[in-house]
Amino acid sequence: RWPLPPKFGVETPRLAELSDLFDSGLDQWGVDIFLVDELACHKPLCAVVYAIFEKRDFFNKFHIHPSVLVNYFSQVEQHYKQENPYHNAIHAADVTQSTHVLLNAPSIANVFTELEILASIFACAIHDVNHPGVTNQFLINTESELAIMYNDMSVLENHHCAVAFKLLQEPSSNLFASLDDIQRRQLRKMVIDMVLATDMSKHMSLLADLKTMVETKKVSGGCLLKLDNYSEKMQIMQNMVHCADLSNPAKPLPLSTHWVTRVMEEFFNQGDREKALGLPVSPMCCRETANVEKSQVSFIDFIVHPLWEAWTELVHPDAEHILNTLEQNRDHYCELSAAKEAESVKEVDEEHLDEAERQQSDSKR
Ligand SMILES: CC1(C)CC(=O)N(CC(=O)N2CCC(N3N=C(c4ccc(OC(F)F)c(OC(F)F)c4)[C@H]4CC=CC[C@H]4C3=O)CC2)C(=O)C1
Ligand SMILES: [Mg+2]
Ligand SMILES: [Zn+2]
Repeated sequence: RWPLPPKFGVETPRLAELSDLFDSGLDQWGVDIFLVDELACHKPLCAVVYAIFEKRDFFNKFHIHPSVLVNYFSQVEQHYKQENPYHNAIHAADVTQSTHVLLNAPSIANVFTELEILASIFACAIHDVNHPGVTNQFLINTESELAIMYNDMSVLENHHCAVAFKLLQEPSSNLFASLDDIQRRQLRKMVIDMVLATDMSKHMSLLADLKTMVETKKVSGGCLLKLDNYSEKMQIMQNMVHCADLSNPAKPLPLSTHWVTRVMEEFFNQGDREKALGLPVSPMCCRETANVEKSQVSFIDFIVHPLWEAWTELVHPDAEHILNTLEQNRDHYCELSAAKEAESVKEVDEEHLDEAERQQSDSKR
């Protein structure tokens, strides 16, 4: 009925390079998502989602016309603010592709239904849509319209879901038109459960549940879980998407440092606004005093490593290389932080030396 859209849904003079990059890298942990952004003429989300749907044969499995997918994800991509240094469509493409790789782990093959896989990929693609580039705490502290709308509860994550499902109501974008009512309702619930779980305030409870599950898995003789009930399955899907959302430090170092630069710029912009508003500046948001390397080491030690350690155990041995990369990157930031520390101590010593010499020469006069 509709004409076929351009390949991957993007008009690009570099289609051959993009196609080659997907052939070699779509299933790889650490594909250069910034190169995808370049080759896809800054529509990385459309390109990545199209490529994954094709790879997983979702167009046929769920009777989705490629042009409907392109209509919908072009709208979603436009609703990611490209002025955000971090929470933009490249991050959404990155989290989506990362989850696509995690889903390929042999130890969780046949655990999820096709609908659950579709819901996971979709949830990642829309999980930060229309992000304003500030945290929930900022929206709450400034009594923003969004905080009022969502009563200070997972304000951003509720907004991302609402925007994504509102865009689905556009007739030319109705991605799930061919699903039956039960499937559509199940998918909607799964997507909401996963996106709301990307709120960092849920991190500790999510991780605690994952650790419990890993413990019981160990008891049941190491084979992966029978996972008969919804809540156990959803716990794994929520942790998988959360792992992907926290995967920057576990990617090859050049990608990781690129993400650190971007997230710190976004945090510093927020700190500038908090300062201008006379609000307390949030952790890691003050561009004058923040220690980027130290923050990265703490973020990895307190948050990212414990999560990836639990995930690696759950899907043992499929994620060993990811945990190794995370540990190598952590040591890199630690060395950088120590070198920076030594450098600043040296400067202080030199200042003391200069001061002492000045005083000495003064006393001679
Ligand atoms: C300051 C400490 C000593 C003590 C402490 O409490 N925390 C946690 C903390 O302060 N948090 C928790 C995470 C929040 N957060 N942070 C993100 C993020 C992403 C990429 C990052 O770098 C790189 F990988 F690109 C990164 O680096 C970090 F060092 F800034 C942070 C997002 C994660 C998911 C959703 C939205 C973003 C979100 O909610 C921010 C507040 C510490 O980290 C150490
Ligand atoms: Mg988010
Ligand atoms: Zn995110």
